[in-house]
Amino acid sequence: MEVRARAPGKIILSGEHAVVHGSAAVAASIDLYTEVSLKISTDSEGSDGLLKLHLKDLGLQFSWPTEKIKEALPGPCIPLPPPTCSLESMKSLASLVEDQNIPEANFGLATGVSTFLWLYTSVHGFKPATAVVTSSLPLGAGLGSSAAFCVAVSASLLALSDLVNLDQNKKGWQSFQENELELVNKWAFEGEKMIHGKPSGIDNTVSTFGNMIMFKSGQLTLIKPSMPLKMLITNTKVGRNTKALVASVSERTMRHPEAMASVFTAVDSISKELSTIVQSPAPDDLTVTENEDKLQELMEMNQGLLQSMGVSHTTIETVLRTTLKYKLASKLTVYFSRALESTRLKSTIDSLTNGSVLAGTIVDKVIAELESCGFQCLIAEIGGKGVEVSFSSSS
Ligand SMILES: Nc1ncnc2c1ncn2[C@@H]1O[C@H](COP(=O)(O)OP(=O)(O)OP(=O)(O)O)[C@@H](O)[C@H]1O
Ligand SMILES: C[C@@](O)(CCO)CC(=O)[O-]
Ligand SMILES: [Mg+2]
Repeated sequence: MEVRARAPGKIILSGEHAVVHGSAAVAASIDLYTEVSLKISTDSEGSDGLLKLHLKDLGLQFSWPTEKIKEALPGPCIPLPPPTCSLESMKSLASLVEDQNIPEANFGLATGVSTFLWLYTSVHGFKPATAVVTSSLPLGAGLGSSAAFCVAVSASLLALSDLVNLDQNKKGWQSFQENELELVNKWAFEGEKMIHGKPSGIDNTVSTFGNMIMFKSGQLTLIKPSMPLKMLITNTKVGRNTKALVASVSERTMRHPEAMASVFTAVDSISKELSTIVQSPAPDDLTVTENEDKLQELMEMNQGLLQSMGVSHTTIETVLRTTLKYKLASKLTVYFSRALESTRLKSTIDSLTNGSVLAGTIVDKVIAELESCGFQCLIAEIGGKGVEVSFSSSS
């Protein structure tokens, strides 16, 4: 039996970084996915005794004799509740990954590969298997690639375990039950901890459950936007590392605990107000405009607070200047530009619209201009489904 699992990336509309410190944040899934296909070798098939990981888009293949992994790790654990990877196991995994000689340009991948090894062995012990990963999400671009990776890996592992109860004969994509989604989410969170250091859990939660959510101290509240939303995302291609940024905010918080507490409280209020506005009925154009103006102001305030946290970047100014030149675009776009500006750099959401307003020439012009600056633009639907799996009987 072979399973495919796909998990979406995310955008954060408000509250990134502050959410790690207990503030509310608002996030939504986007229709860009990471997909993992997993096949575990059975005894009857005979096997080469290897655990293989193929990162297809990156053209990288890794394999480990399962006996070697067994020697390095302290034995299979009982996979409930999901275990946290100890420092000692992290070191052992790092040396297993180091042996694979990951090219220097892909150095950041080492943590992702270690995370795969940890999640795999924690659920399935030392059985030989092959996992193939593909993704349409740019890595390290603020779109939750690490969470989508952890969620898709966890979902594929659990789908082939007896910890969940899925219909393996069903054709096409299927969802998990609510309690099973919670389990996938807990496993993915353990993975995110290995990649992010101290994650809030918002990225894996939105990737698991999909939709738009408000997230605060580990608790999720579903948000139902009163209008369909579509985003233009600009990737400025400036490299960043979420783990380092999260750590830098924590350091600043230790230096200035009271001032930072006020910043986090302000972000909390912004996220709550934003979630109310996004859900409030907008029966006519005037109300839509008023709501958009308020959202824009909230985004500006959020951006100011992100600067106070020390997480902003000059490339985003170029994106803002460009979108501001287009009146319609700037009105609709600025606040969402700021949303991702907050994640600090690369992914900037430039438009929020009910689907049609920005379609056509203005969007085309903005995209052309942004791309002429060397940025990459993607249009994404937001608030779609979370993780899903699909079975196929392998030959
Ligand atoms: N498809 C993938 N295959 C292997 N590793 C991956 C994959 N996607 C993400 N990762 C791991 O996640 C790391 C990127 O995570 P990081 O949290 O820095 O960025 P992000 O998740 O894209 O952005 P953010 O967390 O700000 O939304 C990569 O360096 C790699 O270790
Ligand atoms: C920056 C951050 O708020 C979101 C990363 O996408 C970190 C986290 O919540 O774990
Ligand atoms: Mg991440």
